Amino acid sequence: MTAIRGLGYLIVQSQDLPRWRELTVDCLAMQETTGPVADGLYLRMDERHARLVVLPGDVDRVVAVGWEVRDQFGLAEVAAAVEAAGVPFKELSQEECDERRVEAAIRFDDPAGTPVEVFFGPVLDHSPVLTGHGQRFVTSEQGMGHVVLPTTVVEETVAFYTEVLDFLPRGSIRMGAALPPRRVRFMGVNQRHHSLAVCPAPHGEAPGLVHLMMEVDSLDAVGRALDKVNKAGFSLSSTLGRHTNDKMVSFYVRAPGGWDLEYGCEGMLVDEAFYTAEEITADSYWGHDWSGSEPLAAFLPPA
Ligand SMILES: Cc1ccc(O)c(O)c1CC[C@@H]1C(=O)CC[C@]2(C)C(=O)CC[C@@H]12
Ligand SMILES: [Fe+2]
Repeated sequence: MTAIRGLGYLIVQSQDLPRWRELTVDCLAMQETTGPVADGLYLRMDERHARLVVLPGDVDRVVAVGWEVRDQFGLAEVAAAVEAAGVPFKELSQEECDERRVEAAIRFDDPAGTPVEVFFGPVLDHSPVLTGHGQRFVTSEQGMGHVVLPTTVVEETVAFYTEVLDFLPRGSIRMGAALPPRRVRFMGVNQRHHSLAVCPAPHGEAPGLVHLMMEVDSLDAVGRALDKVNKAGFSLSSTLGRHTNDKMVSFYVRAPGGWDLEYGCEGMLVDEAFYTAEEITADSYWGHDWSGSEPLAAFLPPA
């Protein structure tokens, strides 16, 4: 098994913190907490200090995709593999680790240029988790959720995650009818069907994200979030639907910065003893109408 156990945190920056707060706290019912950057938005889902952090910045982009390993030995293992692959990495300073509330972490760029961090030892917050719809976020052994990353170099990016970081292939879907086929490739590190997917994108522009998926434990919480997102005037990128691969019922809403938050429930658990990687030929059994989606920033040509 891979040393990486799950998606730990995501740090992004944005020009529009008030709108981010409205989306994540008021609509998606995440818990706001405080952190080292006074006007940063720190969002709690469980006993971690903050799973999603939105920092003020002049461009909207990803700051760090944080992957969690078991312990210091897991971190050393990943650092050695990254180094052996010829990818330069840095150890985070004590101050940076304190900001993230982790014991230790390293940082490097993946082949797509996405800033990646690998860490261990999250410092827990044992105060009650107060979510806005009384829902529980499905995290723990399955990690925070999943991210979909755009890349102009699909083969290199997939090879890096599967061969250097030991992510497990968890199937694919073809995009359009192009030959040779262009595929979105899903990868997992735990029982969550995918913690990562990489999506071919033409330009490699900021924000460097396609979407972040977070899972809750009830369909009613998904429905309530959907009502609030619509009422608050956020752009729905995709209607509610059920995916064919991870069986999740979800919708996608556009966040400030031109990428999406996927909000769902009922994701399946993969049993590695029996799983084989499959190519799906439809993204959903029903729903997931993308026709109203505004263009993803990651797919647009440079300004
Ligand atoms: C197919 C699929 C299964 C499970 C997921 O969690 C998931 O996000 C997806 C991807 C959905 C969708 C796609 O397949 C084609 C390319 C799309 C439209 C994008 O550009 C973003 C989402 C992608
Ligand atoms: Fe997704």
